[in-house]
Amino acid sequence: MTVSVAVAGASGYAGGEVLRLLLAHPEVEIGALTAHSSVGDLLGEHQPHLLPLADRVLEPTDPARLAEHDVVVLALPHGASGALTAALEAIDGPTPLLLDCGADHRLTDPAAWDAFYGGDYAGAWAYGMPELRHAGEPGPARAQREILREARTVAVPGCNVTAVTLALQPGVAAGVVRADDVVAVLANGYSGAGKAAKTHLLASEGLGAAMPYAVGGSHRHVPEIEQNLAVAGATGVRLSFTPTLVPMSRGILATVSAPLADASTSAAEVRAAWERACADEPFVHLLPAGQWPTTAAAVGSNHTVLQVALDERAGRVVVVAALDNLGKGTAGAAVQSMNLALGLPETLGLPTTGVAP
Ligand SMILES: NC(=O)C1=CN([C@@H]2O[C@H](COP(=O)(O)OP(=O)(O)OC[C@H]3O[C@@H](n4cnc5c(N)ncnc54)[C@H](OP(=O)(O)O)[C@@H]3O)[C@@H](O)[C@H]2O)C=CC1
Ligand SMILES: CC(=O)N[C@@H](CCC(=O)OP(=O)(O)O)C(=O)O
Repeated sequence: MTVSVAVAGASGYAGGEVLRLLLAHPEVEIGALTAHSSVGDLLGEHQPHLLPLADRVLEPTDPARLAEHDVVVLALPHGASGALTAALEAIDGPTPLLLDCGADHRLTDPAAWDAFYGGDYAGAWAYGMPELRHAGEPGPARAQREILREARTVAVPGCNVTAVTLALQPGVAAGVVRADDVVAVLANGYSGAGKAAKTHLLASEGLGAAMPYAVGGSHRHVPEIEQNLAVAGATGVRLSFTPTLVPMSRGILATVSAPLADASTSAAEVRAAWERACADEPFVHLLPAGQWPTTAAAVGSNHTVLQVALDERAGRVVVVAALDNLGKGTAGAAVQSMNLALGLPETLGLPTTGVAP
């Protein structure tokens, strides 16, 4: 099987990483590469690391052109994909498999969209986190990967959301932690903010400094994390979420804590819950006891690397998660979801090793 894949937003960071992964994917032929302000430029001017595609010309983001493909990956700013995908779906003929790396189709609650994004609500698509488990439904817990196998439209999760959800889900699903007092503090690389120039992201200000942002519960990923934890079986979710920019280009290190549901739970029982949840996951890796995740261990790979500990004095479980915001945090999740929706092996073409030092 060879599938043709178009990438919209090919000049951006997320689009560039999608292309890097697709170049190594054995079943993919890369089709149209589209952009916005850089239409007409060569891809090599914007993505110098993607040498095999350096001579490709960036095309306008035209729904009819995108519709010529088997798969379309959208890596556009928030709010840009809703109208575009509506136009794409209205075109006669089979609609391509659509994967949206932006936020437009992630939230199932229109009120949450209004509160944190605003503008037209585009509806919710199949959520592109194969590891998410639906605990709240009758019958055995269903993994999101089963839903993705049937999906034709996929909303790729936010990168911070992936780190916090994969960190805490094992404890929520096992009933080991309560989710009514979750605290997440993250160190974030600059590429998470995208390529568009932002004054607070000047190298002269960011190099050598750590800078918190979206403090006080205003970050757009709060409702998405709450949504995921509720799917995993949590009730009454309350989350304090604080990201911090640190001088690295890629990577997220999330430190997430939550109170023990039962104060008598031992450290061994806590660890056992995470071991069970991670055992069969190809891209969620629990380190041996005593080792701690670093962003360097995850950058370049599709892994989320975890460690869990019990803080007995505080009565809280502490989980540290590291991932590559552009890898498992975006492009890797898009390709993993694409594989499932196309009936391919879930792990096909996805890197399992990082880049170090
Ligand atoms: N960076 C990250 O770590 C993550 C990003 N995402 C999401 O992925 C999406 C892309 O992010 P990122 O790559 O970082 O952003 P960038 O700013 O790096 O890239 C944005 C891309 O979208 C194109 N574009 C801008 N406006 C329009 C428009 N109106 N119509 C069509 N194309 C447009 C740009 O083209 P041009 O350059 O020609 O103007 C560029 O190719 C966002 O929704 C982001 O939230 C999700 C998870 C993590
Ligand atoms: C450093 C930085 O600014 N990171 C971004 C990550 C964006 C992301 O994950 O994607 P979506 O915007 O598609 O949700 C942030 O925290 O908002």
